[in-house]
Amino acid sequence: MPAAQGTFPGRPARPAEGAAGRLSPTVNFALRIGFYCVLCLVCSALAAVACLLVNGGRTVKNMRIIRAVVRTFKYFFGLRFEVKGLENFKVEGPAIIVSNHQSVLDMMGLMEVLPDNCVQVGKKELMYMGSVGLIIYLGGVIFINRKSTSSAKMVMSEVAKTMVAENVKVWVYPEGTRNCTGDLLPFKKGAFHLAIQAQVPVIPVVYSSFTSFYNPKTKLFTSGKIKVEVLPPIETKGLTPDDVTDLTDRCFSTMRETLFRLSGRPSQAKDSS
Ligand SMILES: CCCCCC/C=C\CCCCCCCCCC(=O)SCCNC(=O)CCNC(=O)[C@H](O)C(C)(C)COP(=O)(O)OP(=O)(O)OC[C@H]1O[C@@H](n2cnc3c(N)ncnc32)[C@H](O)[C@@H]1OP(=O)(O)O
Ligand SMILES: CCCCCCCC/C=C\CCCCCCCC(=O)OC[C@@H](O)COP(=O)(O)O
Repeated sequence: MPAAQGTFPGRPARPAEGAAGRLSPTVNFALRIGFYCVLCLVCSALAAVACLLVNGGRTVKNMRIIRAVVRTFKYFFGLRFEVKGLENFKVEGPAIIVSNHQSVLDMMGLMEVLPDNCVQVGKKELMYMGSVGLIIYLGGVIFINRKSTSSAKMVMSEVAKTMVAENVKVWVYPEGTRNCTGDLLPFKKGAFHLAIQAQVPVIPVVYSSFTSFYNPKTKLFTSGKIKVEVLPPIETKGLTPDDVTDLTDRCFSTMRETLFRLSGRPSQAKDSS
């Protein structure tokens, strides 16, 4: 059952609550994020055992188990997803999926739509998050060192070869970091180099802004609805490295327009605010 707005599920009143029995926003935020972390750590440990028993080691097949577990998380936080365009994932063979990245909560949105045979690109620091690192490793996530452009590029070039050979889709957050401002950061070009090197389509996925229900700066975290749209694939057959910038810009403006539309913000695609 979804958590009531502004309260923590099933917890008795404590002194930090005001006369009205409501938690202060800071305490409420900390409890809900803390609960999310504990949920992730505990479920990762259990799912890791299941992954090892069922699939025996690091493989993209484990993503099915991870997806099934993470899809239950939304009920604890009163989050609802409204998904459109899932048919756009049904392309023959591999593809690069690019999406906006707002928060650690994105993992719920990711798993809500994740197609089969799809791994994500993540920063290598994620490996050190205890059982969460282990489950991410077992799921086949590709780790890059963001402090070293040359090694990140080398890993991505390797991925361009293996994703075609193994028929795997790759999910990249082209902003390269979390950004919860309701807008997009400029895109890094790795995902688009990868798509052109492998000659596979780019499928943009856009999540509406979380700012109405989640804002770490103002300690806001209530229940809410997230609109998700999978956009039509953008073909890259015949494109060369010279086309990377154009492809990046095209994806960026399509996704920014979609983000504003889904978030009910007046279209200001040319405005950088
Ligand atoms: C069961 C319960 C479990 C519960 C918990 C778990 C829940 C779910 C588990 C599974 C989910 C796991 C998901 C993990 C998600 C993780 C999210 C992240 O970590 S996001 C952060 C990491 N990702 C990225 O950074 C990706 C985007 N970044 C890029 O693509 C970058 O371009 C780069 C990393 C490849 C390089 O970045 P940087 O060093 O900053 O350099 P740039 O300025 O971007 O590029 C420099 C020039 O190089 C050119 N370039 C880039 N890539 C290539 C390439 N492959 N080939 C050739 N050239 C390349 C680029 O164009 C630049 O040149 P310029 O002349 O300026 O154009
Ligand atoms: C023994 C060590 C224990 C460590 C405990 C850590 C507890 C964390 C537990 C659960 C958190 C769940 C997170 C799920 C995966 C989150 C992926 C994510 O969103 O990473 C952020 C990354 O994309 C961008 O990083 P930055 O915005 O650049 O930073």
